[in-house]
Amino acid sequence: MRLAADLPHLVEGGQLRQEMPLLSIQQLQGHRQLCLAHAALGFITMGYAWQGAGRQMSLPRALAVPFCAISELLGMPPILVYADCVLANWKKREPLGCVENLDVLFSFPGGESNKGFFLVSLLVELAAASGIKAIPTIFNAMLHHDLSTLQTALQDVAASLRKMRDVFTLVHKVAMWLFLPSCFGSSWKDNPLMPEGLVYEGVWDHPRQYAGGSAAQSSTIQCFDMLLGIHHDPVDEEYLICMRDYMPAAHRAFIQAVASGPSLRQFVLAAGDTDLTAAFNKCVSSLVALRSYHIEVVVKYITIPAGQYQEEQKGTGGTGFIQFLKAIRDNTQKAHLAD
Ligand code: HEM
Repeated sequence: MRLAADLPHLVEGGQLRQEMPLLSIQQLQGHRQLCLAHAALGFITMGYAWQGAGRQMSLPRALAVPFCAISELLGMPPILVYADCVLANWKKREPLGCVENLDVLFSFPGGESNKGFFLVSLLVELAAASGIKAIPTIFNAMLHHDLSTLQTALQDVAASLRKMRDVFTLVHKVAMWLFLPSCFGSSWKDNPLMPEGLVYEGVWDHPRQYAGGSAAQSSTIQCFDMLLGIHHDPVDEEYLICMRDYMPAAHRAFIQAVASGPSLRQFVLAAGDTDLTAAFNKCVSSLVALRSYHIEVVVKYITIPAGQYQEEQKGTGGTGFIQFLKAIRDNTQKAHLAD
């Protein structure tokens, strides 16, 4: 925890390559401590791998052994993921503080910019919570053919999606960066700088490849896609499904459960109820609005500055991302039901 909390300073001073003891994970108790340890080791690993100009092709035992053991327990890969940077990476500045009083536990050099990205994403996640909580209610209401409860729950989902978009606007208060923090998006998958991947010493004999962090690893929007029966072009869908491997295991299982449950779309179509159809369509249009706003943010803070600096326009996950994001938004739009 001390190393992870001091990361920006250690990386800047080139001091993250000194010896560190091999710590046992035996004393970690419960899910929360495991998540915190995954985040701390994820940050240290990124700092270690990308510190200075030289790339490290292998991760020493002291990091690799506990990181892989914890990752296996959590069902997550041994690389820094969105859940580490956002869901596990916050504290209240004061014990009784409100959400505006949040701070991160860990960050990279260039602190304020990645801190802002992590905290705004956290608030967007929080806004999604009421919509996610409505999902079991929706399935129960379908089971009992309770149209009125179903309509109210769909209104909760739409309200939650609207709130996610509203909270997203906070990004303009914190967006002092030009590109996403490089350490967060760095990967050792399909990366010419580390063509073989990274060796996890003391764990596997051969190098492993893992993708870098991206908000596409958020489970929130995929939950809503599955709920509303929204499908994307095969290559895009393959990428989104691949991102599920980088989510907490319980999130992955929840998305899968929503996807394999009874079809909400078919239910609403079969019910032929005008108000219910309108409530369903409101969810779709709120998700379209959220995705459109997300595109605006990406254009403003990544595409335009990247163009100005004549950088290669690639996503944090290595995709031609504006085209990808627009296709996904347009397929969302197509999910509207006829009135
Ligand atoms: C705050 C600034 C943000 C920026 C600059 C940003 C940037 C990007 C980029 C470049 C992609 C393309 C794919 C990739 O690189 O992996 C992407 C995809 C995605 N982002 Fe963000 N993102 C931001 C915030 C968020 C937040 C807060 C969420 C949701 C909680 C989110 C959810 C997603 C999702 C779900 C995708 C996959 C495409 C989709 O399903 O629409 N992003 N983002």
